[in-house]
Amino acid sequence: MMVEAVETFDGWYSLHDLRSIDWTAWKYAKEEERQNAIAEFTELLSKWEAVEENKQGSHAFYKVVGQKADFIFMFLRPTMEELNELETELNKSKFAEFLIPAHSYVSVVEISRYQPEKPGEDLENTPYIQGRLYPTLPKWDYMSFYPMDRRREGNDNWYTLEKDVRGKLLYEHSKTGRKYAGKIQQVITGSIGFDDWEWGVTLFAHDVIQLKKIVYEMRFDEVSSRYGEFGEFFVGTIMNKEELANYLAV
Ligand code: VOV
Repeated sequence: MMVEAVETFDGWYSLHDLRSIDWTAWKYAKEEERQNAIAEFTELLSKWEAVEENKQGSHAFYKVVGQKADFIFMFLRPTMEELNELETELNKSKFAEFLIPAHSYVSVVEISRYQPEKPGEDLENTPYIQGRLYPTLPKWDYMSFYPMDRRREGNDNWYTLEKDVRGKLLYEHSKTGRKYAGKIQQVITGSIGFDDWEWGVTLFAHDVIQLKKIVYEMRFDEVSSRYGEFGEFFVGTIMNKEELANYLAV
């Protein structure tokens, strides 16, 4: 049996970078050293903001709740090289001397194309698809990130399903998703060949409870109940540049 893959539109490359703060080292550092670290890091944030304003990428910066990490950054850039440069620049900064790597995830913004293109249509270049492939990440109050796979076990094997069946299941999924319009913004990134799971799911919300509601409701969609496998979840609250010094005050 030959099963057809699906064509994907691929946008900006993505790095989720999670760090914990070495509070002991931070407390023992001299006040001047701490101030220098904050000033230099604030400059980095401003640099990333300029990239975002010029539509050359985007980023999200949240405080992680719980012990898995203290910060989560999500960076979007046109190339893998730029992601690598960006993380190296961060690693070389004074502030990074007080940061402990907690987790990272490499992927690329992805839209799968299950609907056949109408004759003469150039879907990839429509403003809607371009906006989703090269998004400015929302600065909403809450963010959740987790990786996932599609199951391949016995009778529950996503990769032996015909393309039209998969398309139908994802269409059902999108109907659940659309109920959350204005409440949840999702960015799906593909990581097959890049990282340990097949997709990264990044969700933004104004109201944190909506993160739980959408993930719970989707658990009952066949595409998740039968074909979804989930990794570790990270949830956070937005970090503003203005609040950084206060957050780091010891
Ligand atoms: C916020 C709501 C929302 C909406 C509207 C939405 C819609 C859609 C559409 C229309 C499509 C298909 C085309 C495309 O864009 O690729 C998808 C695709 C996908 N989704 Fe989705 N999704 C949402 C939200 C949403 C969530 C919360 C999750 C996590 C699932 C869960 O159980 O925790 C998810 C996962 C995915 C994945 C992994 C894919 C790629 C699957 C593949 O095999 O290719 N997604 N999704």
